Amino acid sequence: MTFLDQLRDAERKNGSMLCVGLDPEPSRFPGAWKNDAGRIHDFCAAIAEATADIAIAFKPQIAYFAAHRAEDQLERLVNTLQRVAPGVPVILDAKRGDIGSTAEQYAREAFDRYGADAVTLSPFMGFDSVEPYLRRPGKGAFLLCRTSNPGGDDFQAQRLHGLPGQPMLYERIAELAQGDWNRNGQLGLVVGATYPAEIERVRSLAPTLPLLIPGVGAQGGDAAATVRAGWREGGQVVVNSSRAILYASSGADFAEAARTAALATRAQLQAGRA
Ligand SMILES: O=C(O)c1cc(=O)[nH]c(=O)n1[C@@H]1O[C@H](COP(=O)(O)O)[C@@H](O)[C@H]1O
Repeated sequence: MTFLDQLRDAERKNGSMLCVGLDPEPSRFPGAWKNDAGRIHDFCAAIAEATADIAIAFKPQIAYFAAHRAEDQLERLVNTLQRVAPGVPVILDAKRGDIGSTAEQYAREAFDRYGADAVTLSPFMGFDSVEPYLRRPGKGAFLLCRTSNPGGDDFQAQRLHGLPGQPMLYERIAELAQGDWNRNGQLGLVVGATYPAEIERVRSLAPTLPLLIPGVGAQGGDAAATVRAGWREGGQVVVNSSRAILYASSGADFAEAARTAALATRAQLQAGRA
């Protein structure tokens, strides 16, 4: 089963476009787990158990593990996710991008070591830096396109004067990902929920690609507006929220509170389809 099949099935089964972002920060853990980096796996596992039937995907952010020398916990976590949420794909947020030979190693890391179903990539270094990931049948790769941060303007909103129509950089990335670069139908795009007009533009240039959309919750993006801008029949959206779900409560009820927050976000997202 390919990553895209998994996404479609998870959307149908869980009635959801919500991706639960796993950005574990020990200083925000509840009770006796606070500041205990040895509990990163357990914290994320509790969140996953509480949201397994509400999520279209889980997105662990690798820096939150590597910063605490907790890569072994990330390996265990992906196994746990597969057990507690079978069929819900795992997107490893690694934002990799390097020359082909190094990209092969990053692909091994994401898909063989961690067992992820998809990965986030920076397309800055061009097609040969993306291609090694596409040699993995069925795996997905989301290219950064129009990111959620204000500094995204610095490059992504600049016009490419040498190309017909002088597209902005993010428009060109969307065109390539929908077209020439998408050799085996494995690509998707990352677009920030903080820029609904750009989501709409990306959707018009890339009508069938899955869009990974972070920026609802802690970054203030509007969930329903995001879905209205990006979701189409045959064009999925995977809307990520991390901190607003993970840290909905800092008490013993953190998993329950995460579930409540995830349910509310899922409902707001579904409202955008009405
Ligand atoms: O690729 C990403 O996931 C990503 C792209 C982007 O443009 N903006 C963005 O916030 N992200 C990630 O999405 C998550 C957002 O977290 P919250 O703001 O807590 O919901 C973080 O893990 C970010 O690294």
